Amino acid sequence: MASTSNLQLDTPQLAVNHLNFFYGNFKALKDINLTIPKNKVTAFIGPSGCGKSTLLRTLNRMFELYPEQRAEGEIMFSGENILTSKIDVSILRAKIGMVFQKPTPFPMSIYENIAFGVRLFEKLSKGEMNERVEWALTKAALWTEVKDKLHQSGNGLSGGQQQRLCIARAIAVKPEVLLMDEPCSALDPISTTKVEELITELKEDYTVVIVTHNMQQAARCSDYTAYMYLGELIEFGETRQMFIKPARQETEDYITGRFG
Ligand SMILES: Nc1ncnc2c1ncn2[C@@H]1O[C@H](COP(=O)(O)OP(=O)(O)OP(=O)(O)O)[C@@H](O)[C@H]1O
Repeated sequence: MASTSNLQLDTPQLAVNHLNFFYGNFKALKDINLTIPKNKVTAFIGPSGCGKSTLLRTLNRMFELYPEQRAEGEIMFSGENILTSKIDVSILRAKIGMVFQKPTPFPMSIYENIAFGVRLFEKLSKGEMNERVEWALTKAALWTEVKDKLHQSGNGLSGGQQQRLCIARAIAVKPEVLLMDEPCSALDPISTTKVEELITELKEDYTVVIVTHNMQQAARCSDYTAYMYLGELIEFGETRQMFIKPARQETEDYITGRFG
């Protein structure tokens, strides 16, 4: 395993212990052990089908919508194993928010896209809600572009703006962790740069976990990288270290494009 010296110093946010995941009889994750540090960006990389999205979706029990899918093991968050705790999943998903590959604004106004989720968890006055909407859109680097059209449909925004709206929506409920599944794959290079800059800024307040196919993106945005292959975690460590001198030959082959 690559040097984990800083990892040992960082505060853990999520600790994954002996995690196995099944789609019916198919075992998609095999004994995953990993500690995700707080206020850092952790990237999951690896060839298609290695289990990156499965691992990401397990971190907020997204799989629970599907009866044939199940997880075994432990994911410790705030002192509880979220796989077995009685915590309401909607509360869990407010604490561990998610941004999907394709921008998915709700079919409502820009303002309501943000306010809708906040109302489920908090009772704010009109003034407080206006402040929260502005705060979330500012954090997501979208405020100046939309402040004069808050009551227009979110679907009228460009793809890159829609993705930043989805990020604003996720952070408006003040989560602790933000999970992002290939958040730039549907975006052009300019929007990608904006979202990448945003990811780097967001880690001041949140723990960010990102799935990406783009090696440069993992190198640019993340502090830690997990390399997965066929449902196993092959290597996990500091991104800089992993990209300069990975501990495992398989990681090097993937990063340098000799494989995958
Ligand atoms: N709903 C499902 N039912 C059955 N098998 C699934 C399902 N979703 C994923 N799998 C399988 O689980 C494994 C891991 O898939 P997953 O989507 O997590 O990989 P990934 O690394 O995110 O891939 P990609 O980079 O292509 O998105 C794959 O073998 C995939 O075929």
